[in-house]
Amino acid sequence: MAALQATPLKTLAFSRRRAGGAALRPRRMAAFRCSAAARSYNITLLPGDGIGPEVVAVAKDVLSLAGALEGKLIRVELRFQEKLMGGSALDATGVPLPDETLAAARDSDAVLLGAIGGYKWDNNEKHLKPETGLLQLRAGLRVFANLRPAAVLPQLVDASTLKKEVAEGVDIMVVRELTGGIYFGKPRGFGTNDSGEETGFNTEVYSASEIDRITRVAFEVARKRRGKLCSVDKANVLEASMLWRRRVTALASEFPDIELSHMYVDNAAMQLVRNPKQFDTIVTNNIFGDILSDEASMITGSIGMLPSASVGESGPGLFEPIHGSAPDIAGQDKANPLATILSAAMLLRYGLEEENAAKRIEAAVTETLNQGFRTGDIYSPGTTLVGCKRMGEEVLKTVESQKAVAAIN
Ligand SMILES: NC(=O)c1ccc[n+]([C@@H]2O[C@H](COP(=O)([O-])OP(=O)(O)OC[C@H]3O[C@@H](n4cnc5c(N)ncnc54)[C@H](O)[C@@H]3O)[C@@H](O)[C@H]2O)c1
Ligand SMILES: CC(C)[C@H](C(=O)O)[C@@H](O)C(=O)O
Ligand SMILES: [Mg+2]
Repeated sequence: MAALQATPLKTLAFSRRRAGGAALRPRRMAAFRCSAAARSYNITLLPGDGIGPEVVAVAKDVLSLAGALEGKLIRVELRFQEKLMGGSALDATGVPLPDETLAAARDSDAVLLGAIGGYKWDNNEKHLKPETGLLQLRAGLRVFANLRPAAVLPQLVDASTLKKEVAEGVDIMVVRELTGGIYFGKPRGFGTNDSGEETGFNTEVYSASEIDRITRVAFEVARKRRGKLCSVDKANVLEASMLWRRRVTALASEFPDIELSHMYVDNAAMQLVRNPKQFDTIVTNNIFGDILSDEASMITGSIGMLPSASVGESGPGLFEPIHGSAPDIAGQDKANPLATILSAAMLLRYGLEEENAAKRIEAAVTETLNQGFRTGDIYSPGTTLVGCKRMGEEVLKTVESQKAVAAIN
């Protein structure tokens, strides 16, 4: 059985094609159809820093195999090119997002990113931070809608820090606005106040159209799930949130079948650990989405399990685990690669519309967990502790096996 298919990866059931509207339309039907027997795509890999290269190497192998096994008659051929990004790009070229990397990403059918950042670059000036490169990449690809599914898998319910009865069955989709808000707002910088004291400042700013487009995506996502949308804001204090709430409320009339609610972000943070099952789809701004998705990840057992898909109105999507470069475990073969492997599945589904290959990966992850393999972050007594590479090998084996194929049929 394919437990992952009960997760948002399945229940989301939201593809750009099915969405139909202007939002999330693939760039050039994503595929370069070279023959009846093979659909061929160019994928840009951005391994990045820390555990990024470890998890991307594993996910790349899984992606290739899942594509190659597409069927007797049809094969999905994935061509990979690897580019520098983040701290590794800074060291090699002096900038966190080289022009060549952005151009390659823009020109491909989809982009798979590991993670960026690390102690070495923590004190760099803003424009020389790996994180700045990531924001430039998201803005450069115009991927304004970031889908972050957080579902508790039955196999991992013991890995959750919440009580079993609270965690069991949780299935949330956080729709995070990704290219606006305080991350990008101006003015920002450092200054001096009237007392001559140093200040640092950022601006939370949203335009009505930015709010409308992410809200429409979220309503569509909710429609393909359980029909409930909770908009999270801080409209009791922040003007940007007051506008956010007004626009979301106004758009609700276009989606009468969706049950819309609003919640302040501080309450949402509390409710997520009190009773996470009350949530279906959450839509929120850039910074609240960043924080709430990390919080939601822990309900599922580990941040090492959570994939994400970032998409825009056109152009390639960006697919990345929600975790960072985990410098504390980098280079030790301890990272959980499943978030990146599941991001690869999202890449196939939302980036390339290769649903079968996506399902094959998800089924293989489920099967590998059923077989009891666990990295340290999701380990519980009675299961088999493995490292990043071995976990990848086990997933590969199940991708190949009849079991995984059967599970998707
Ligand atoms: N999208 C990204 O590339 C991204 C996201 C978040 C943080 N970062 C950057 O990563 C660096 C480290 O940030 P942080 O420590 O706050 O967050 P982090 O997500 O890297 O790590 C937080 C904790 O989770 C653990 N963890 C994360 N991913 C894991 C995995 N796959 N398997 C097992 N354990 C995992 C880490 O070991 C650590 O204990 C910073 O430079 C930060 O800016 C990058
Ligand atoms: C590294 C950082 C810029 C990034 C963000 O805040 O978006 C990260 O935390 C994430 O969740 O992808
Ligand atoms: Mg984050």
